[in-house]
Amino acid sequence: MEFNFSKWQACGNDFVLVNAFNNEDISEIIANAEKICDRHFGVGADGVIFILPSKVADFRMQIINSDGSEAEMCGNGIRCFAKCVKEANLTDKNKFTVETGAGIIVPEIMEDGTVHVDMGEPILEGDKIPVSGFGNNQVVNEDITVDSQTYKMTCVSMGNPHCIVFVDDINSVELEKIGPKFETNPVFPKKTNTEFVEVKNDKYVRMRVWERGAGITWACGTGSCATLVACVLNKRTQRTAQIELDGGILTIQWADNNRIYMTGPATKVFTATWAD
Ligand SMILES: N[C@@H](CCC[C@H](N)C(=O)O)C(=O)O
Repeated sequence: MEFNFSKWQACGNDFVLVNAFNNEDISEIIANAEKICDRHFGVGADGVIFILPSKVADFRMQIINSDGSEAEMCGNGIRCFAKCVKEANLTDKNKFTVETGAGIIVPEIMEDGTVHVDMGEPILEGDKIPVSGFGNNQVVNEDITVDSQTYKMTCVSMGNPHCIVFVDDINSVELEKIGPKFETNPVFPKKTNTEFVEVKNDKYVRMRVWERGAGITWACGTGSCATLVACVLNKRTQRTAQIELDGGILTIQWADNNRIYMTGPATKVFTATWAD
């Protein structure tokens, strides 16, 4: 297998980006995504992202998690995607449309190099997130029992599922131990990403994440958007707040038009060729 790629990171959430805009066959790369993402035997990444052509938008993004599963959307990934398509001269626009499993997402590359993204509307109905047992009701501050301990969860989909748990002390969360148990809890038919959140004040929160299909990552863009929504639903922050992650800070806004806007960095690390 041989392919060119570039390695990108956004708040420490890192990705292998493959340009397949000219319809190159990516099936072998997808089949080997777990090996490519392996931090000892591969490049090392939280996921592999493909730049693809689209019939309904300027581009299409496909994301494969580091365990080989496919996700609907990736917030940090789409900022890397945006800068990568610009750098590859696939567009001369700074703002364009991207087809994803979560609908059409609109990133805009700003003059300071950050990427501002219209992430669409959050999904709050239990059966659409999905979370079992709530019908089409919201899942706000509800009990979940994991490992014989009961937590309060708020659930939000940004195209992909998120379960947000507020904690008093983020440093006391045993992410590695309880993260996988949330991910595979039977109340989440499509599994879940889980965000543990300590609110510092009504404009600033600290979040750590266990990602579905990737485990502990240093940041999660969709998870940051879901976190802000959960904070607002639980009256813990204003509608715009900064989310501090292990690898950086994102600014998230839940605007009056019900859309979520995310702003943050994305940086290329290197380009290379995989050949084995
Ligand atoms: N890191 C991403 C989310 C990637 C997908 C996630 N693991 C899932 O399976 O839903 C982000 O920045 O949003």
